Amino acid sequence: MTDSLHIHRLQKNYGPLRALDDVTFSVAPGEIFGFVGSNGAGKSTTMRIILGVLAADSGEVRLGADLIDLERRRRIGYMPEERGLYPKMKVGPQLTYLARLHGMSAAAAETSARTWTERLGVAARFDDDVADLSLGNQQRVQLAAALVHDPDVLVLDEPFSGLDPVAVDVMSDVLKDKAAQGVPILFSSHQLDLVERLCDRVGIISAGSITAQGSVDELRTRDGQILEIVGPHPDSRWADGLPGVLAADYASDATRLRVHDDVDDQAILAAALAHGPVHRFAANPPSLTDLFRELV
Ligand SMILES: Nc1ncnc2c1ncn2[C@@H]1O[C@H](COP(=O)(O)OP(=O)(O)OP(=O)(O)O)[C@@H](O)[C@H]1O
Repeated sequence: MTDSLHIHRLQKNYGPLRALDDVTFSVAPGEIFGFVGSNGAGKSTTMRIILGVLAADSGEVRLGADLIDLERRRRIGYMPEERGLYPKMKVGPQLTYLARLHGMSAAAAETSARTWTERLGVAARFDDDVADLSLGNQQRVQLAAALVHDPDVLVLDEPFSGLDPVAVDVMSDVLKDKAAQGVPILFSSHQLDLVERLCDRVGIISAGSITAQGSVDELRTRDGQILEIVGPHPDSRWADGLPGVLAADYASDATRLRVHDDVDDQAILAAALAHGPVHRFAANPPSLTDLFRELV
């Protein structure tokens, strides 16, 4: 069991550009936190500050009650955006070396390198140079490098990018296992379906500010629900002005209404029926992708 990772009021400017503006969130032990945002929103900058690769202008990173220091940072498994393997070094010896840098004994480091190459499906490449592997397999080795020293915290910058579906499944299982062991996990991704499936909580960052955070369900239901109705002709704009309707999108395949959580759905159904037969009437919370589009 490790401590919570706390990111508190981070501020970072690159010259005139405000890259991070008051970024605050926490990742509890055993929690998988998905960090999502457009290109250039500030995800990598935040992660680099957590790892100490970059200094914040102000704000703090804590593990439990303690400010994070070099010793605690050695216990983090980090996958940087700019992948950092030695291309001319063999896979197995490189992972063993990295584990040793984090303080493992020679025997434990080698055992761990073998375990993780096996788990991530690159054991057959143990004695090949990294440069001779396909990009996807290099990515798997990069993930092994983040995991090989049995870290207490995981900070992974787009760990799923470039992985084939089998590797995505393996990696998802690895993250769930690490979370079950009490490791707090922060990862960034543009694959929102994956984030929605895997994460306990999500933080959405836009232009350096966190615009929403919470469980996927909290985020999806925070601005009411979506009702999807198939039947009445869209041109009739039959739902305009009905009580509880916040917005209406009359598409050719269906009408989608954003409604208050406590809306009288039977009154909406009655209004639809007054304009003709209704073939489908369903309540769908917006997907994370819908939400992301709205917030970013
Ligand atoms: N070393 C730097 N010098 C100047 N500007 C930088 C530097 N690094 C990042 N930036 C800028 O800071 C902002 C945040 O970048 P960052 O890499 O943190 O975003 P990101 O959310 O990780 O994006 P992506 O999804 O594209 O990886 C961007 O506008 C970027 O151009």
